[in-house]
Parts: sequence; structure tokens; C-alpha cells
Amino acid sequence: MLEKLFKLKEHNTNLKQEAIAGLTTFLTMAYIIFVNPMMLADAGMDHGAVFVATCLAAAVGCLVMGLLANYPIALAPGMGLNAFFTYTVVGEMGYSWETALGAVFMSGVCFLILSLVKIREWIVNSIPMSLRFGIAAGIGLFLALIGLKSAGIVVASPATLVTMGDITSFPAIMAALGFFLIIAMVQRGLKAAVIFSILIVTVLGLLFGDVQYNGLVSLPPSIAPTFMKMDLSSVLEVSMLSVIFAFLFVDLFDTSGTLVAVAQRGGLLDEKGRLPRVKRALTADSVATIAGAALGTSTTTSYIESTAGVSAGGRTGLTAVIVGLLFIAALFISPLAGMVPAYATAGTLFYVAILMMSGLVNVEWEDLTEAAPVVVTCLLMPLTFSIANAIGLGFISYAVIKLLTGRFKDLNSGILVVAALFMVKFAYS
Ligand SMILES: Nc1ncnc2[nH]cnc12
Repeated sequence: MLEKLFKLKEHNTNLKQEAIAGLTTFLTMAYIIFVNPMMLADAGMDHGAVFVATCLAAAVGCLVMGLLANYPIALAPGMGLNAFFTYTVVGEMGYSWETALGAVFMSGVCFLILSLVKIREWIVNSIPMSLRFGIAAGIGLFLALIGLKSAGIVVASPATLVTMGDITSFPAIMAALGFFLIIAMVQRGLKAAVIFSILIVTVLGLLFGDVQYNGLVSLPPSIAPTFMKMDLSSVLEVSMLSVIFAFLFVDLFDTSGTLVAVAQRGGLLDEKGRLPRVKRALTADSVATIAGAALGTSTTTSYIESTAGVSAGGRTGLTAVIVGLLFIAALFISPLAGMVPAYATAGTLFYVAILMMSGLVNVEWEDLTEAAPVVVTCLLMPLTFSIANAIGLGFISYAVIKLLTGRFKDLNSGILVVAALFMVKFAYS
């Protein structure tokens, strides 16, 4: 049956190889079951319910991806997208988390429709490559700032906006230790580096009396506080359109970049560099976002960490299905998830920042008309504490700079439309 479902022989793989790949990918991305509830709790959501929603949304995404698209690509609520949900939509714009969930749900529905028609490809293809790298790097910087703030390493200052906090405090030292552990373990080839680091720092917190022991395993907590709590009534208001658009927009780039990166690593692209079952992969991605919003989490997306499993030999959807089953098993470790302190995950955020910034090497730095919008996008993301605003400013600067330098051939209708839309948004909000 497995052979029929996943065509293992045709992909030159077997159950054992796929199982090892699935476990590898799971271990590299399992940090999200600790980080996501902590981040969304900042938006006022129930920690236990978000923990369950995170595991279930990831499981749904992985199972649909594996069974429908037969790709070794795992999904879970995305970093960056969760920060956008908490700190921009709820924190800065002042929407309730229920309304923000409604916007995530609608963005999932739009994404599904766009995936079934050709518009999605048109939008994605019209985004300049350099801006894609700038957006990814900016999200990395944004996550790094959140980690540094939660560990008290960077604090507010009335004179200089930000300044260094007390780096000899226990949380700061633990965060730094967690970060160094990840780097050392990853460099030494340990696949579970991130999860090990989170666990080691949590145990140290316990030993130093900073964390209270709540047990390790139990039945999952109730999902009732977030299940089907999304508010779809205010989603049709005009002001919400920009929020839905922002979720859609960020997810669009995130997913496209991730799918191509994972597929390249796994040799899954056809001779023209296309992903053969891209429509099914995108469908799985949007179905997971819709299910995730109904369960109670921010946007669920394809994970770049899937490259770890692909490097370990994962070639088919069986890898993704195994990751999905492991996320269901993870439902039973909620006491452990509740114990993990913020400083234990701060190093993880900084590590993800490194991964996301690495694409900057591909920017044409000698060409100022390409480099300038990249720096605008990625630097303004942490400095304005907003992913969507920085993307908007990046598009506007790209269009203006290309127009002023007469580089019209680098522009297309997609860039001009998006830049104009953001100009209107900034002028009227
Ligand atoms: N937003 C995201 N996109 C791709 N991979 C991720 N891994 C963690 N967050 C991610």
C-alpha cells in the first residue's frame, strides 16, 4: 500500500530511509511547538490551546502535503508569520486575536483560490529576486530582535531608542548559552541541535530554580479557548483588507521561496526548473492555513527545515506523513512545552535569523538599484517592527529608484501595481 501511495521504488527510496528523513525533519522543526504558543500568548491567546493548535495544524499540513502532493515537505505555523500576527496585527494595529485569526483564515481561502488559478504565479514571478532575498533577511532580523528583547539583551532607551540591557542577568546568559550550543551542535552535524539547546537551557533554568517543574507528559490541554474562535464578521471591513493582503503576501513569498529551496535540494524539479505538482503543494499549504486558523494558530506554511530530511534521503510524501504523525505524538508533552522559558528559545530565534539572512549573498551588491531596495526592506523590518510595512517600502523604493535611473526594463506591471497599492495604503492609514 505504501508503494502504491508514495511510489517509493520509482523515487529510489524505502520505508526506513523515509522514516529517518521524517524524524530528522521533525527534530529540526519541533522547536515551533515551544516557540509558537509563547509568541501567540503575547497576543493574549491561551498557551495550552495554541500548543494543541500548533501540533494539529502541523499534522494536518504534513499529512495533506504527503498524501496529496507526495512531497517530503513538512509544514507548521511559520516563524515570522506568527511574529507578524502578534506584534503587528494585534500589538501595533490593535486588532483582537480573534479578528487576526479571521484574517489568517481569509488569507488561506484567497491563497487556495489563487493557487488554483494562474494569478499566484503571475504575482510571484513579478517580484524581483533581490526583494525576495531582502524580505527573507528582514524577517530574520525581525525574529532576532524579538529574541534579543525577550532575553533582555536589547532594551528600550529614551535617548537612543534601543540600547544594551544587563547582559550579565540570568536570562541573558542563558539565551547566549542556548545560541552558542545551537551553533556548535549544528556545525558538528547534530540534526536535533535546536531542540537539544532548548531542552538543555530549560533544564538549567530548573536547576537554578528559575523554572518550575510541571511534569513531562500528560493528556493534551483543551483546545476550546481558541477552537473556531476566529472572527469573520469584521474581516469584510475595508481596513481589514490590508491585513488579509499582508498575511497573503508574506505567505506567498515565504511558501514560494521554501518550496523551490526544498525541491532544489531534493532534486524534485523537472528539467525546466519547475515543481511538477506545484498546484497540489500550494493546495496543501493553503488547506493547512485554513485548518490552522480554525484550530487557533497563525499562518501554517511549508518549512525550510524540510531540507534537513531531504538531505537525509527523504524523497516522497511518506517523509511528510511521518513528520505529521510525530506532531500528533507531540500533543502529549504539553507540560514540558509549558515549562520552556523565553530565554530558552531566544537563541533559536537568532539562529533562524542566520538561516534567513544567508540569501543576501545572492544580491547584486555592485548594482545600487538592486542593493538599495534590499537594504531598505531588510533594515526597516526590525526598525519599524513591521514585516508588511517594510515590504511596502521595499517595493516603493525599488520602483522609484528604477524609474529615476531609467532602468525601465527591470520593472513590470506587478511591481508597479504593488508599489502603487502600498503608496495609497501609507497615504490613507
Ligand atoms: N516562515 C517560515 N518559512 C519557512 N520555513 C520556516 N521555518 C520556520 N518558519 C518558517
